[in-house]
Amino acid sequence: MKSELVQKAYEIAKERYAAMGVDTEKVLEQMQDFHLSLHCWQADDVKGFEVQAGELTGGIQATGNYPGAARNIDELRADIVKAKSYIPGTHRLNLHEIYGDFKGKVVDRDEVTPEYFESWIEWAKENNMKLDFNSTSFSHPKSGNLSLANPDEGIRNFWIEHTKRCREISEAMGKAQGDPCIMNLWVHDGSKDQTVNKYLYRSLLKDSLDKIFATKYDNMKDCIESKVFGIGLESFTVGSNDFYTAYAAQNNKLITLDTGHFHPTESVADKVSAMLLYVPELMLHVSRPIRWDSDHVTIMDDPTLDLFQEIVRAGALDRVHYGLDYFDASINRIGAYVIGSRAAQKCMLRALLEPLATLRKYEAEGKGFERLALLEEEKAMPWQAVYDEFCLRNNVPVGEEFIADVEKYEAEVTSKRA
Ligand SMILES: C[C@H](O)[C@H](O)[C@@H](O)C(=O)CO
Ligand SMILES: [Mn+2]
Repeated sequence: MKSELVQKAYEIAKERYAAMGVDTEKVLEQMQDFHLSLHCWQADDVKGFEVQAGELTGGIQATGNYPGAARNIDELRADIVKAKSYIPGTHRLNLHEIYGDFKGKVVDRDEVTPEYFESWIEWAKENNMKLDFNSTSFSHPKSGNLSLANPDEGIRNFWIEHTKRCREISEAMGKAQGDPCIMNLWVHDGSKDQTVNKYLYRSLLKDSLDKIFATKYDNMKDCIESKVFGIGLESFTVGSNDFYTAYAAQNNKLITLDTGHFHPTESVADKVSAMLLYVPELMLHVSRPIRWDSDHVTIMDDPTLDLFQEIVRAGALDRVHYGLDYFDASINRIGAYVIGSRAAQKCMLRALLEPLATLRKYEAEGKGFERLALLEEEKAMPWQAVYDEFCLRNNVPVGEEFIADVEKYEAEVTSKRA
């Protein structure tokens, strides 16, 4: 797109927003400081690089068989570099433990050490990315239906050991990058059918978490992620929202809000202002649930916009970490990263462009009509011109230009993968 056209449209948008009391230059600065954590697992349908890798379990599914998934660490790294070249700003990479650089060695989950992530730390530095991390309790012979909440002490201890080691790896990453590594803990533990022993499973999970978190670290932050249900685990989830919210509040841990992990009519956005009064920070897993936790590619939809607006309205921009979490195997995977990341950025941009001072003035004066009218009008304001300018200033394609580029990479690279 012609840069003069983009700039012209931006100048007009800037004036329109200024008339509403919104400074678009300040917003563009804030956008530059808004870092997404790209989830490595979109590139290969959550397979990872374990030599002994099994099939995907744990109640999650990557559906579709679009060709071109990354088959090894080099391909995955190349795909991330490609995807990020279409996303304005600087971003982080969120790794799962199964994506270690195992160099052909069988390394079981209770044997993993920071050594297997050294090349990732180097690579991230070279590519101006910071790393976040996740323990991996699924896709393993000991996963079953219960890991950290398993009544079998041997299995429970295996997963406790794994998760402790993942915290050690996160600490090494955080130290090397001079910025805390955010480590997420999600376990699928649950039951397909009715259980009569919920209290036991939850007390075992609590006890496992206490053991895992006993070591204090300075360069990593722990977050815990709840879920409503998994496939094959429909009746009961040990790590429910109530369980983890209470645990995080009592133990000063971060909560991960995955937008696919709640009842379909439940507002995730509404949780932000409630939780931030009791927990230090939040991690997001921005996703798009269709009927269930289907992990469709994030788009600029109302739930995502509401979520980012609630963060901005709470003045909590720097108390939230912005991870993405979807894995669509039915479309071009690099395209999926770009669509989801740019959609999340557009939601954040629109949230930052809100004429909050005027809206709050109306609210304080009891002017309900005026508040609603302005909320409606802001939807049609020229935020797109501001996003285009953001792309232009960051030297990434403006508008739909990236589609042809992604197609080219597919033709030249990903389509050649068997
Ligand atoms: C692969 C991720 O860790 C996983 O998606 C988890 O975060 C989740 O959301 C499970 O439903
Ligand atoms: Mn998630």
